Amino acid sequence: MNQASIPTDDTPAINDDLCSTLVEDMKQLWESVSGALKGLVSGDAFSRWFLSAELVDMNETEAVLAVESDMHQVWIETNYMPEVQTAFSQVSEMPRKVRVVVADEQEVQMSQPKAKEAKAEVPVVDRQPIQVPGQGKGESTHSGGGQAGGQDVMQKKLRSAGLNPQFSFDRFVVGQSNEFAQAACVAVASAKQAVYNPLFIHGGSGLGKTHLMQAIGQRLMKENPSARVVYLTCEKFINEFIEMVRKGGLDRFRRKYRRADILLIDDVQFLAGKERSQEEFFHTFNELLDLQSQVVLTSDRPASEIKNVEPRLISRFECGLTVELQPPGMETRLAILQRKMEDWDVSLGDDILTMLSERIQSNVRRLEGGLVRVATFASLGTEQITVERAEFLLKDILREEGQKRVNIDSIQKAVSKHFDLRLADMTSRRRPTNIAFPRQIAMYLSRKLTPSSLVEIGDAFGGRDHGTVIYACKKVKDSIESDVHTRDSVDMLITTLQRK
Ligand SMILES: Nc1ncnc2c1ncn2[C@@H]1O[C@H](COP(=O)(O)OP(=O)(O)OP(=O)(O)O)[C@@H](O)[C@H]1O
Repeated sequence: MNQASIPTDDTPAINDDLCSTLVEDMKQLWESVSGALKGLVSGDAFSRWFLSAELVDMNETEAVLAVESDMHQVWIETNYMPEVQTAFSQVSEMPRKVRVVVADEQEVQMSQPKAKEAKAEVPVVDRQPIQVPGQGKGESTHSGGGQAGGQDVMQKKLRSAGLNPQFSFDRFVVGQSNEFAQAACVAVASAKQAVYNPLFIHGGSGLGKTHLMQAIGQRLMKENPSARVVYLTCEKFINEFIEMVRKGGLDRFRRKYRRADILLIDDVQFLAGKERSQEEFFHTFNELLDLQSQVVLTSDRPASEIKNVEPRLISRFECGLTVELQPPGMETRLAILQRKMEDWDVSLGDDILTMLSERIQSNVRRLEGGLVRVATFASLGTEQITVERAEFLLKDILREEGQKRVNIDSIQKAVSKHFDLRLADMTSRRRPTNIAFPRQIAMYLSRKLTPSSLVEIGDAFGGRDHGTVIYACKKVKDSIESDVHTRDSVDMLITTLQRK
């Protein structure tokens, strides 16, 4: 390809034409997608959640939908992604992953190539009462330039660097599952020069990898406004690299990434199988390390388990410090919920918080989604929110979580082991108290920790009717309140089951 003939940022007229064509294409595509979506969701849901949405960015692999508020973003992500995805695939032959972002954040990120002009046009954001952090991951390059004024200005700068202002260290709840990772991130953010290079953060989905990584960038930008902080997802890095190879502009690409003071790259497992991007990444990485610039990487698995990535790159990933994020324990989950309620200015009863943290264990993003859903329902004020109502609202989330972890089988095994009974006693008709009460505890736990219905639980306990299950649950609940031994046993069983 003849690079000299490729339009660059220095050819504004051509770029403007391309831009307006793209905007028009996106408008038309969104109209068609909206039409398809109307057939997939109720009219009420469409006008409440999608009427003001716009398609604001698009490439071969991804379409970006901008919505009016954090609440719209979380609600659509939690409830309507399959329908949105289906609507897109019904009207477009090219399968694209759909990403939902909040309009004001996207406005800034979209304008990256012309960041200076765009920044001037973006209004300072007025936050809504429920401020749920945006979850979009985008690209960013920021060189502070020392103009930080008030908090709004800093927020705007963070957003323009693709950093979510909510992803700060002080909003990150620390517990046993994440204290080492958090301490390493704080150390990297506070160091005068690169330490633990690279810092490699891994862990399952929704456990706070992006949050911690962005917190490093955020602290650095606040403490050193002239630091060049570059945050982006690995997917973006790859897409941009491919585009630059195709269109020309590799020099610009390299200047952008190889001159960073700190390069934060999210989800490096996406490099798997992308040989040319790995090569580029390898050289970017080496140059940054030579210049003693800090590199921070996240991945959903340990470096050694990333398949189809060159061994030399894997060994680079492992040559600094590796930290792991584990799913948070019960106490940390409760603390996270309490923290989020404060941040979003919402309030729910302790019984609901306990239910959420007992039953959503594997993923903090999902825990947040559950909280938002219940809090939104509560804020409508049409009905008193009870634990039963909340469980109903969260049925899909709870089912997924339940399937993942605790099931009736594992409860029966744990209870019989705890009380030194035979597993067969869980389903037998024998009634001595030393057998009947543990069996009732197992039914209570099945109700509490699994999404199974009363009938399903009754069936699993030797074909008992649902009235027997209700009676068992009530009896155990009363006993927990009045008898410390029962309370201890139940607590211990919950902890054991959730640890599995
Ligand atoms: N310890 C924590 N304290 C407060 N919020 C947390 C904590 N851990 C995770 N979160 C929140 O959970 C959500 C998901 O976190 P994040 O996006 O960082 O996850 P992730 O590990 O990068 O997930 P993925 O691999 O799916 O991208 C965010 O809103 C984040 O603020």
